[in-house]
Amino acid sequence: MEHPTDCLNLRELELLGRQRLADSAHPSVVDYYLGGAGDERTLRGNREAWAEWRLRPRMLVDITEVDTSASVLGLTLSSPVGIAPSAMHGLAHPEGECATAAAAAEAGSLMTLSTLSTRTLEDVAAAAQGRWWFQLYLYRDREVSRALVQRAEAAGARALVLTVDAPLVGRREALLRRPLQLPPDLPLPNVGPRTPGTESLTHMQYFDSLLDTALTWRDLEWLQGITRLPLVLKGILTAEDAALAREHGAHIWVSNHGGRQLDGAVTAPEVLGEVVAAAGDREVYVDGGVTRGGDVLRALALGARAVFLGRAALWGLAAGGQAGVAHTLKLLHEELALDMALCGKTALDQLGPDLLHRR
Ligand SMILES: Cc1cc2nc3c(=O)[nH]c(=O)nc-3n(C[C@H](O)[C@H](O)[C@H](O)COP(=O)(O)O)c2cc1C
Ligand SMILES: CCCCC(=O)C(=O)O
Repeated sequence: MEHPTDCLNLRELELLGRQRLADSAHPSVVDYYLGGAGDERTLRGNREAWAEWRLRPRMLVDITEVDTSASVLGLTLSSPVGIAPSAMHGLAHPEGECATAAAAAEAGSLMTLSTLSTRTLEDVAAAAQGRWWFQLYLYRDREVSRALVQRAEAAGARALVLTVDAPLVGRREALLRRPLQLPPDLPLPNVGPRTPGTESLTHMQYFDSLLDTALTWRDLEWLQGITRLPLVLKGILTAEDAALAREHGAHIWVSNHGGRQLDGAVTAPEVLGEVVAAAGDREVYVDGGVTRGGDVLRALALGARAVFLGRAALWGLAAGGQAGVAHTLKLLHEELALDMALCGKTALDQLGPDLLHRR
């Protein structure tokens, strides 16, 4: 395979992306993208968990017109699939986050821009044409975070996604053995230059040192006080925390961070039901291990409003820049529409627990 559009599925795009990355980047970059924490039990669990649910298709339904369109915080998406925040897209492709955002915009999707971006948020905003959210890692230095949030709002972000599962970076053993090497000229405009005394830290240790380990529910008020953007909490895995998110007026993103944080954490399909039940009128999104349209179908049947792609988008980006990400989104869209039709479903509001059989 030479070109991303030759790939028939996301697995083939991953192989092409990995090959391109192995040719162009330091081997630690592939480790960084692929890896999980500890024994990688949760990482493996994410890949297997969706398949635990089998589908109960209904027959003799007119499926001539299948509508996959979804709405998240009032924005219409062509498919209920967005792009999860991931750090440093410039490692995968020279255009970095701008290529990802342009693909999302063109597909009628949605890009979540990581704090650890390699392009400025104004550049990404221009490429995203309004189809973007900003992911925040809250820094110890609140004034730096305040400035980022206010710039994101001014540049047209539609929501603020606060990542709550990474007060410390998980134990990613591949990177302990072979630390992540970044090209010396890789821009990290939201990180700024290294502060004196941190020269001996690896990049991951340095990012870790910037994050606020004292972040609690009480700080949400501060955040809500500096922006009018809706708040989404990314990394919720229990009904208890979903109820707290709801009390604090936040929306809920179910995630175990792609198995990169707490090894042994539950997987999203295992907990979506309890989270959705506790979420009330709050929107619920999900990520982790989504590689097929059927996974999207299952997530929506379990009550999520949309799914987000972490590594899958990165592999698409590495495989072919904007065209690679576009192909990733197109494949999932086509698979979802076909699976819906074969299940006798013509719109997303018809997807519910009656579609699922637990193995
Ligand atoms: C290389 C990489 C970098 C990531 N960087 C971030 C980040 O900067 N902020 C964040 O909230 N999540 C980050 N994540 C987690 C993703 O947003 C997402 O939760 C996870 O990748 C979903 O699992 P999946 O890769 O199986 O789709 C990162 C994930 C990967 C693989
Ligand atoms: C400080 C965390 C680094 C970015 C990240 O979220 C990841 O690599 O998963």
